[in-house]
Amino acid sequence: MPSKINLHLSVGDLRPDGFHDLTTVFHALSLTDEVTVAHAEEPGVEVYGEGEQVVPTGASNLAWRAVEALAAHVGKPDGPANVRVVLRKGIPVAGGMAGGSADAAGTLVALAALWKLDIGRDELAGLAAKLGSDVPFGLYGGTALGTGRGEQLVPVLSRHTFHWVLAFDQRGLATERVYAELDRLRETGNPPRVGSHAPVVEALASGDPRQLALLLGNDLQAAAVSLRPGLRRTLRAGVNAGALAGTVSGSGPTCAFLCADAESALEVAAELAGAGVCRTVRVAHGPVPGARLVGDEHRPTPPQVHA
Ligand SMILES: C[C@@](CO)(OP(=O)(O)O)[C@H](O)COP(=O)(O)OP(=O)(O)OC[C@H]1O[C@@H](n2ccc(N)nc2=O)[C@H](O)[C@@H]1O
Ligand SMILES: Nc1ncnc2c1ncn2[C@@H]1O[C@H](COP(=O)(O)OP(=O)(O)O)[C@@H](O)[C@H]1O
Repeated sequence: MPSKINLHLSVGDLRPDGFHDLTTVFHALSLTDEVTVAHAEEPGVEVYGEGEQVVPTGASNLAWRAVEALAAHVGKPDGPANVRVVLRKGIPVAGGMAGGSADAAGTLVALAALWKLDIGRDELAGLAAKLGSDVPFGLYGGTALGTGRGEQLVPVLSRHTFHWVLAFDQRGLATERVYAELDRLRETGNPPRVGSHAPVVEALASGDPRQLALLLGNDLQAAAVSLRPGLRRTLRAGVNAGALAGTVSGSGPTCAFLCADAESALEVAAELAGAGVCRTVRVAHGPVPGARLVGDEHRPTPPQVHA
């Protein structure tokens, strides 16, 4: 399953249900998690890779919540009792790149195949939205305009492959805390607000990374930087290393740098890795498709999904 960044994230008012109305442009990246689901005697979740020490393996794991949600939806109350989920994570945990959401989306797709369900992506998207605001996008991938709390999606035409460098921070940031920090900053001052999403959509259609670079914007950036002041240095370092522009990804603290092409992305990544401003550097491209089965024709069981 793919990760995501937000090319544009406009945060509106806090709603009575505790969520904020958003207008966002999601963009799926080639940095992925892999999910394997199988029938097993001992049910549960195993986690390997990025952040394996901090990801819960119990009932609060988003992939496990997806198993329970799909079982309840299709009237298989004992369904979870013999399912095992293995997550191989490449997406930073609590990094603002929707790794948990990707795992949930991948689990829905893989489990639908394991259980041979006749269920379309749109029906899965209804379940996905209950698991988290970002989970429906994990199913569709590509580039999409998200509204509501981020779960209402319309595809956006994107003509080009864009090349990115990602800077992972030492520790994650809890999404809820970053939204709360934005509310606090707005009560006491006037943090910057991004404008309309329309120019971003035009830049995506043109396919010109230089045009897109001028338009990247995220209302949560001020809040993430307020909680993690070192991100200012990281953002500066990426641009100094030759990126066209940098932005905090979603609620952070991962920073995403748009580069002119694949070669430039490798150069920026190498220089940024040497600058000592972050834990790990990765290159990725987008847009890529959403959660999909891989290799199932070669590997009859268990179904495997790239998130
Ligand atoms: C900020 C964004 C931007 O795409 O992504 P991340 O940076 O987390 O990846 C999303 O809005 C995160 O979506 P997701 O991580 O699925 O959040 P959820 O589980 O639905 O909600 C977690 C918490 O975030 C806050 N929240 C989330 C979505 C939203 N539209 N308004 C909010 O205020 C709420 O406090 C909520 O309790
Ligand atoms: N499968 C999962 N992968 C990662 N985190 C998970 C998962 N399931 C539950 N979580 C919890 O969700 C939190 C946020 O997850 P994640 O999706 O990685 O970040 P973000 O919301 O910043 O995009 C983590 O700190 C972790 O406690």
